[in-house]
Amino acid sequence: MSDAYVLVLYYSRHGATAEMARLIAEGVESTGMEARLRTVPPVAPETTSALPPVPTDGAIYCTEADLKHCSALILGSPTRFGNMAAPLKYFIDGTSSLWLSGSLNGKPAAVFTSTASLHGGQESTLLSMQLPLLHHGMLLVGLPYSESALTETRGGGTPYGASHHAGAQGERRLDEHESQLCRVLGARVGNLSQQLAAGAKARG
Ligand SMILES: Cc1cc2nc3c(=O)[nH]c(=O)nc-3n(C[C@H](O)[C@H](O)[C@H](O)COP(=O)(O)O)c2cc1C
Repeated sequence: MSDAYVLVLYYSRHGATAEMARLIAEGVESTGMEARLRTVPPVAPETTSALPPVPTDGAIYCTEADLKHCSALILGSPTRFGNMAAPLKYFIDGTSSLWLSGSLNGKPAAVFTSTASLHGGQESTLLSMQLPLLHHGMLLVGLPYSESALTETRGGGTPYGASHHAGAQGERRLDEHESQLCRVLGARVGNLSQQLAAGAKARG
């Protein structure tokens, strides 16, 4: 039995990005890989009270070990002013030791986001999340136009990663195309992770 897993790491305030993470995890697991869902705590300008070490619901907080030992990483954030949310950036800014050790170098990675407005910065947020992953030496995985959902979508979905148009009040649920592209992204990362592992094993 393999202990290999794909880490699906996200921040979500109102649940849309969390829902994408669950669909992406389904896609990963459709390939036979384990998907581990993890989140990061919010950040505050001033700490007034300690957070519980485990969130009251949803995914548990990501540890450095979760990140260090993953076979691949899929990173998700709501769009905040066309960029990733501060809690995720704060977590990533704490990964210098993994950068120094090269722990993520050569591992597949992909990104996803949710926005309130249709043209409110999905692509820029996805690209902003890819930058630190490239610094870590990760191998970026996107979505190909052979997926018909990419051209048929009336909501989210980009070649840079999965995305969702949630609406001004978060009223818009993930539609069929957006959901399909989440699952495909997870499956592409799951398959590539296994192919890389098989290649490494064959080379001894
Ligand atoms: C501070 C802040 C900035 C935001 N900036 C944008 C933005 O630039 N473009 C956009 O479309 N939505 C923006 N939003 C809306 C969120 O991206 C959107 O509601 C998202 O679906 C929330 O995801 P969640 O349900 O996972 O928290 C912003 C929200 C907040 C709180």
